[in-house]
Amino acid sequence: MIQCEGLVKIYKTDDLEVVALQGLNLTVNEGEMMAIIGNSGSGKSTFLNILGGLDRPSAGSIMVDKWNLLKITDEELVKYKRDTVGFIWQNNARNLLPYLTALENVEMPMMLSGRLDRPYAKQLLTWVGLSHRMNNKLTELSGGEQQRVALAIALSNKPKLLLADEPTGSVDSETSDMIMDIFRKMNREIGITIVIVTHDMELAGKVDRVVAIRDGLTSTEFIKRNPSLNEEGKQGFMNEVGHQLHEVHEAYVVVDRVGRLQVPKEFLNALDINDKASMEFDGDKIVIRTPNKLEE
Ligand SMILES: Nc1ncnc2c1ncn2[C@@H]1O[C@H](COP(=O)(O)OP(=O)(O)OP(=O)(O)O)[C@@H](O)[C@H]1O
Repeated sequence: MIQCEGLVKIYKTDDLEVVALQGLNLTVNEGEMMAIIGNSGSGKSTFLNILGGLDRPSAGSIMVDKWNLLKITDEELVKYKRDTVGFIWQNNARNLLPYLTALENVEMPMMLSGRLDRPYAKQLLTWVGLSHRMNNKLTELSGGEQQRVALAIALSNKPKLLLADEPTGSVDSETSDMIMDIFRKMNREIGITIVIVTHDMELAGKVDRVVAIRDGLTSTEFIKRNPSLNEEGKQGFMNEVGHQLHEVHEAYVVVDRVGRLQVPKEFLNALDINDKASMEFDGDKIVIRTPNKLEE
């Protein structure tokens, strides 16, 4: 569903350039549900905005479904956003119209794209557990209920790819669990591919694959050892971004096609490695150490 290679995004302001993505590689298969984690400023939202067609990449290659997002025209981008992706943000207020009912809110984007389907709008609200609140105005719904309306809206155009930026950031843990359950159900039942960006390690621990972005590059992947063992794993080791991830995940360092990988800064600092290191292959492992002193 997503093939991204060497993706670069540079933001240019008057006299400053910020390289938000510096050659990011990532493949997401159709029907996968995965999470992206990373420190603030690592490039997560930039990547999600590019995937959602809200921002354009600067270089590299990125295919989503049949679309090449580097070469896509403005007209095609409108079609891509309407047909292929659904988006859900932490702050859903900008998606919702407060004086319309939940049902009217879900029907609005359907009407705007000329494809009103009331039975489907009702089905979506039922899926997100709001069948009894369909005819309530948004102002009468709780924050968590509004977030579930936002989720129904994100699914209203039957997207192949659902993008979620901190979807549980402003809701309580019960609603957060409910949203994750809905994601999983949608993923299983309609096969929708889901990419979640989050700071929440507990939430990240509930998906089969977690990819960590560091300084605009994918650095580490966490793969659930036994995918049939869904969540409820015990809290475990500290991962390299300094948070807890469930111990049911195995951590792998990402190696790109030409053999590059990121060594965590703490490791480099501990060995006082700056711009060079010595590397040896001893038959079954690769050892990286402080540079050997050159003979005088
Ligand atoms: N519109 C913009 N103009 C200039 N720089 C930007 C812009 N948007 C993001 N950046 C910069 O790009 C880098 C990556 O930002 P991004 O928002 O993608 O990070 P993030 O991982 O999503 O962070 P957070 O978790 O805090 O949301 C940061 O250095 C940020 O300051």
